Amino acid sequence: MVVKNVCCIGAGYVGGPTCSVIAWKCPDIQVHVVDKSEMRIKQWNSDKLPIYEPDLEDVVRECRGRNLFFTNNIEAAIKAADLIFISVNTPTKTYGIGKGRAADLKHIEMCARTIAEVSEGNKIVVEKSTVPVRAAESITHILSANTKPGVSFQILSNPEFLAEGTAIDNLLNPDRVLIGGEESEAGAAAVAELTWIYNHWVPPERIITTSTWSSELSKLASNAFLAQRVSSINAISALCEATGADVTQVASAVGKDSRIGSKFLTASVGFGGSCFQKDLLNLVYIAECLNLPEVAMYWQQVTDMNVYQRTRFAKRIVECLFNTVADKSLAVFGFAFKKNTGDTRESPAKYVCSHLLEEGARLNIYDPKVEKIQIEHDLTCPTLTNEPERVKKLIEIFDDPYEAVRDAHAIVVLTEWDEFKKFDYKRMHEVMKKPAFVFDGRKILDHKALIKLGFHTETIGKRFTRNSLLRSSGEHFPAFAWTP
Ligand SMILES: NC(=O)C1=CN([C@@H]2O[C@H](COP(=O)(O)OP(=O)(O)OC[C@H]3O[C@@H](n4cnc5c(N)ncnc54)[C@H](O)[C@@H]3O)[C@@H](O)[C@H]2O)C=CC1
Ligand SMILES: O=C(O)[C@H]1O[C@H](OP(=O)(O)OP(=O)(O)OC[C@H]2O[C@@H](n3ccc(=O)[nH]c3=O)[C@H](O)[C@@H]2O)[C@H](O)[C@@H](O)[C@@H]1O
Repeated sequence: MVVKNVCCIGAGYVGGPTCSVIAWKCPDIQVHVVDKSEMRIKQWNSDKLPIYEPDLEDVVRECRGRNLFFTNNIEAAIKAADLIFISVNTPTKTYGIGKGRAADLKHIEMCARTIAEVSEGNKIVVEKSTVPVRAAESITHILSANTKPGVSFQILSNPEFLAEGTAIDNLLNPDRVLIGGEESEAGAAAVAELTWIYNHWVPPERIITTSTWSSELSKLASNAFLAQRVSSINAISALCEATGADVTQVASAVGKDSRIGSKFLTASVGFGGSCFQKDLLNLVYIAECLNLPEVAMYWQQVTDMNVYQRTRFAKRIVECLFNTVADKSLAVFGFAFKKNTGDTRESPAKYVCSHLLEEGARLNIYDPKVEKIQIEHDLTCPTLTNEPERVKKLIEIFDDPYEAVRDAHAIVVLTEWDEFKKFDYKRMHEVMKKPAFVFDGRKILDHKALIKLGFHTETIGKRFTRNSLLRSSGEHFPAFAWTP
């Protein structure tokens, strides 16, 4: 079989960009991206795509209607496809056994059932969603129990490693493409088909094949390792603040060791995004189920440290603002979980804002890409507050950062958008209440310049002598007489 028709179930952050790139690089393949959400498909077919991702628009514009189609006609697309990617969401379960930790596979199961029901010929089914180890086995069971006579399926694992904000670049130049398949002749043939698709643009040495279970676990392990690096440097940032060391200098010195490497060592207000926490919790749950409590506890600590970091930052804001933010206006710069995306899933900004709102602060929020309605929805959502009406009165969303800072006591930077570095902070200082504070949760601003302008400046993993006078903790750290 040579793949001519690809269907992707799930037109989200993964399915949309991934299949757009496949369509772009493989003009000989027809690609149908399907979703149960009519709204999402409508947006993919419009000028305003449902997700913001640099360069995505150009790729979609070039391929849409040529060999790239977005449709709600799920059954027809499955029927016509030789190869089907499952790219649906696999969130943390919010009910039943494993609530709050296990991955919810109900969407995956629904896809498997639909595929079995409508397929009239042999197909390759590819798990692109991030799933627990041995999920492919469950998919195989569902498919084989519901398959029409004469139809057969091969299941592959092909996890996605793209990061939001750099998705197109990651897809075009991946560090690796991982394909896991059944160790049999039919399995190898299916792996070869998927490899052929990637061969259109990915060098062969970057395409790795493994067993299905290794592939599934490698995805969870990769995200766990990445998150662990962020939590490790964030743990060090707390030590830096208490001792007077500078986390940027420490990270740079540590990262120079080629065995450690310099990437993913930027201390921050905490990691966010839809996947790190979800995948860590999933790993913890799997380890617990396999009676490996020490392994579970080890990875649990990575997410606990993340919660500690964002809470610590929020508490520090209150502490510096003379222990009260009630009725004070604070300008919040950034709400997305990282720059170059409009995604707010698990954004640390949500949690820091929620803490400040709990303390009675008024928040003037500015983010260049997140929609107003999304910010309001996130901050009033029942998992964050049981007082949505009170919260609504305390938040205001701004299109203009200079208006957001008017009469504010502080600027709180929660996303590392490049444009924040270029703002005219002198102009901002003039219209703010005094003393004016900056809390840089992303370490992106020119702190020396801010201090010169008169801002009391606080950041992650570093303290400035002048401002530290305002703070009680760690003030007289006895370097040579430390007792635990
Ligand atoms: N967001 C990211 O950057 C990355 C996500 N992943 C993984 O990829 C998977 C998808 O993630 P996202 O794209 O972010 O999710 P998403 O929530 O943006 O998109 C999932 C889409 O699947 C659709 N869907 C769910 N069930 C369906 C069904 N039965 N039939 C048709 N459509 C259905 C939903 O309507 C939604 O539009 C997850 O497992 C995630 O862990 C992996 C790498 C990167
Ligand atoms: O499975 C997934 O969903 C994806 O998760 C992450 O991608 P993503 O969450 O989009 O973004 P990252 O760049 O990894 O950043 C995650 C969070 O960590 C934070 N971070 C990252 C790096 C760093 O040094 N410090 C730091 O605080 C970011 O600000 C962000 O909040 C991984 O990088 C991808 O490889 C993976 O495919």
